[in-house]
Amino acid sequence: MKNIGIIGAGSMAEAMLSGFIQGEVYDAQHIYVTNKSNAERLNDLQRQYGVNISLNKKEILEKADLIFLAMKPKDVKEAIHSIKRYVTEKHLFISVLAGVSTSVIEEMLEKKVPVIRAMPNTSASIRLSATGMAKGAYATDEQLTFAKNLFKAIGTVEIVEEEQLDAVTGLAGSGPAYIYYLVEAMELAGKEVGLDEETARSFIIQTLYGASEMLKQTKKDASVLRKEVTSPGGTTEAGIHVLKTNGFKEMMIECVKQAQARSKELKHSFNEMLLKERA
Ligand SMILES: NC(=O)C1=CN([C@@H]2O[C@H](COP(=O)(O)OP(=O)(O)OC[C@H]3O[C@@H](n4cnc5c(N)ncnc54)[C@H](OP(=O)(O)O)[C@@H]3O)[C@@H](O)[C@H]2O)C=CC1
Ligand SMILES: O=C(O)[C@@H]1CCC=N1
Repeated sequence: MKNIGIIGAGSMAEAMLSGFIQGEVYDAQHIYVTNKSNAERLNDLQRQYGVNISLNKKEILEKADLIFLAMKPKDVKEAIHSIKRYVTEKHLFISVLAGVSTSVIEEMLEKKVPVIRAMPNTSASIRLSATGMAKGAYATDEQLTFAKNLFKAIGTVEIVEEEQLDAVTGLAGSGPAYIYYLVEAMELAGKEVGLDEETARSFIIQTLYGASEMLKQTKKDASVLRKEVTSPGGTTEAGIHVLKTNGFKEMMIECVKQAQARSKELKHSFNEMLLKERA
């Protein structure tokens, strides 16, 4: 694929284009970005990354053969309506939209277009995304392999059944935000136990990084690694007791389940919308 067209220029679009450029997967000159109407945002992206920008959807579809859909689910219908007349057999679509099925995108495009769904996260911007991926009815295995290799340049990729993408969204697509929320709490805790903000932040980041690498490098279960920290009757036991007696695990499980449920809700709302339109 010679040129990428990214439709939607928000947080996820920027994370991906940043990772593609950093990973030397695509030069900025081969990336074309558009959005709905925010010319200032496009100018900022061009200034920062050197990508091509345009509010002319026809131009984007003419220049690019690989098209990323990166708008919010609520805007997908209008976005696809604005491009479908320019879609040809040269185009491969990769959608990062939560909850919008490949079949919905194919129906909105009114063509048997190859569509692949990817569920990355914003760690793509430093090439550390965890991406789930599934192909639509008209995408080939070769196109899926191409898309997988593309996202492997900005992190890890797991090919899943499309039905599993709601779970992937709940766990990993939204996952960074759960960690950032934990860090917000630990930063407040650091302050309450008498550390200045910068010192607390430094300790928290290194502790998170170290724990992440311990999980990755030792391949030990989290429960085993936790027990290795927890001296009987010691400080860790005292802290973990608070988490256990206040339902921390149950809260995290419910957090992921609710995010998955919202993804399913989005999916069903689009399916119902299309059913009504067909009627
Ligand atoms: N943020 C994340 O961590 C992740 C997000 N995603 C998915 O990525 C998608 C984008 O999310 P995010 O980047 O956070 O959202 P943002 O709100 O940051 O960006 C949305 C972008 O879509 C553009 N847009 C809206 N309508 C249209 C249209 N009709 N034509 C072209 N562009 C349009 C907006 O343009 P304008 O500013 O002009 O309105 C804006 O640039 C969502 O579907 C989300 O589910 C997936 C994984 C992770
Ligand atoms: O919050 C959202 O809907 C998007 C999808 C996954 C992460 N952000």
